[in-house]
Amino acid sequence: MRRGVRADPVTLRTRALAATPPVETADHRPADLVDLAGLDPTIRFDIRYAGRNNFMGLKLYERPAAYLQRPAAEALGRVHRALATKGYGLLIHDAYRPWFVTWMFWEATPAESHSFVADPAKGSRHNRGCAVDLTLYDLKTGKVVEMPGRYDEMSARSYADFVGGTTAQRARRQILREAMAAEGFEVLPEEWWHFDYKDWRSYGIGTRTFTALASGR
Ligand SMILES: C[C@@H](N)C(=O)N[C@H](C)C(=O)O
Ligand SMILES: [Zn+2]
Repeated sequence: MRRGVRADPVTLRTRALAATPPVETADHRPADLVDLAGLDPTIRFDIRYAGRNNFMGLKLYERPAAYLQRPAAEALGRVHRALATKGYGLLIHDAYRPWFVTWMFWEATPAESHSFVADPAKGSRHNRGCAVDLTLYDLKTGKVVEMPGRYDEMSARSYADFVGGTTAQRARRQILREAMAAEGFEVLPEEWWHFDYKDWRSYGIGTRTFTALASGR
């Protein structure tokens, strides 16, 4: 969904970058973020937050990249290979997300839609490199499949158990959900496209930008 924030984007970003992530006391594994582009050449990407075609209407990432912690990335590769036997491939919209972007989402989203964005006071599982937003494409046609709702649509159509839509749309949503669950990814009840990897508690909230990740910082 393309919308656009009401706040001034430059001010919003400046405030987000100046904000402080929550302090965490638990011990975490060191981050080991893997670029998903290297996983399998047939995984496709449409990284919406690296352009303006997203619910904020803003370019939030410096480059169209997707990273996950290594065990989650390897599990996602297995999901993709399993789906190929059913005629589908994965198309990824988002994975690791720096914390300041979660702060911007929360600030710009009206309170009545806050169930569709993570509270920065807790951090998103995307910030931990353990959540992925994705859908399916048809291996024969190359086309992205229709699901019961659109990516980042803030409505009941996004609910993982929404009973509307067509039988074929619900069946494809179920194929995605089952393939992901088989490798340790749990669907978010509010969003059919969002999956949390089982070990997300083992990783801390990340603040690294995509520029820093590219240069190994
Ligand atoms: C904003 C949406 N794509 C998303 O990822 N929502 C969840 C709740 C999150 O922000 O972690
Ligand atoms: Zn998500």
